[in-house]
Amino acid sequence: MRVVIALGGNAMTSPDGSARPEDQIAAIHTAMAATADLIAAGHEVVVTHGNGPQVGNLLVKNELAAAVVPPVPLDWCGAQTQGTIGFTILDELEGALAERGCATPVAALVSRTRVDADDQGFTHPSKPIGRYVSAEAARTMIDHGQTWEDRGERGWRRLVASPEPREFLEAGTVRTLLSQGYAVVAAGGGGIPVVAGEHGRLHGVEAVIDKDLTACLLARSVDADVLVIATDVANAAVDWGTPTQRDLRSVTVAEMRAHAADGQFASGSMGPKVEAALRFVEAGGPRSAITSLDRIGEALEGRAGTVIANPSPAAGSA
Ligand SMILES: Nc1ncnc2c1ncn2[C@@H]1O[C@H](COP(=O)(O)OP(=O)(O)O)[C@@H](O)[C@H]1O
Ligand SMILES: NC(=O)OP(=O)(O)O
Repeated sequence: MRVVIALGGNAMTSPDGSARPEDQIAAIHTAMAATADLIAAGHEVVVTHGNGPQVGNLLVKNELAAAVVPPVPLDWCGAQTQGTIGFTILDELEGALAERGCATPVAALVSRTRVDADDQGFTHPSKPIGRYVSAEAARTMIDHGQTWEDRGERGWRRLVASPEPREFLEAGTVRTLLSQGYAVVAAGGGGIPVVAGEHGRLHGVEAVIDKDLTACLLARSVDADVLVIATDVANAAVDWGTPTQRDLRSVTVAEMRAHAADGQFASGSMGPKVEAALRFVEAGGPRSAITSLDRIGEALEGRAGTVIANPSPAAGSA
């Protein structure tokens, strides 16, 4: 099977979201063991990943150092996270494949995603990034013009612009690499956001795209058989966090759309995962799954996770 795996921030760093290098390496080590199992089993794999904690930390470093060295824009910070996370994935995935006696080569692509310049996401920040802080600390930053949101028991988190991904621009390169037998890392952090300017020339814009929504575009553009969204819970659930919580297993598009319309999936966390899983199947993709890292293999076969299957997948294309 051709599989696109989207690794969430939870699979990329420690639960406290602080993104220390040693925590990121340890988390990626675990995620790449699961990924290598799939590749060794003969699946064609494209890995994409989040960057919320990392890009938020880079932004803070830029702001704190602005008086000393020139700050770089948010799209540059996003590009830098693709580099550091991409090289760590290369190291860990190559190592895990070697342990399994698997010679599949791995490539990591700097990747761009086209967005619309007039997307309302630019005027209504919605993407949580970086560390969690107290309400008091958030209030100080709000007074300095930043947007922060109460994210519940973990604290407050900064919000930045997050336009809708329109086109994954490295799709042709990913397809070529897959056809040559590569496992590919692409569209990290949702892709570096770019808009078409004068004469169609592309340039970066300051935003962070939701990686689950871009993962859907990526999966469609490479005709994936399955889009797997890996996070820290085994299933999406209804009545999340209440005594009547119920894990969703095999669900239809209509059922999942109804649950989403009912407000069952929190924005900025489970909401975009469900939206991406739905969009992939609605566009003709055979199957999407939301699950935890340790269940990806079972989820591919529809035996674990929240699985949305297409009763009549489009032949040869998603
Ligand atoms: N309906 C729901 N079912 C399951 N998890 C939910 C639901 N609503 C919100 N969540 C939260 O979504 C989290 C996963 O989203 P997020 O933390 O953004 O993941 P990641 O960083 O892996 O992309 C879960 O840990 C859970 O706390
Ligand atoms: N870009 C993005 O969606 O990152 P996270 O998954 O880490 O929030």
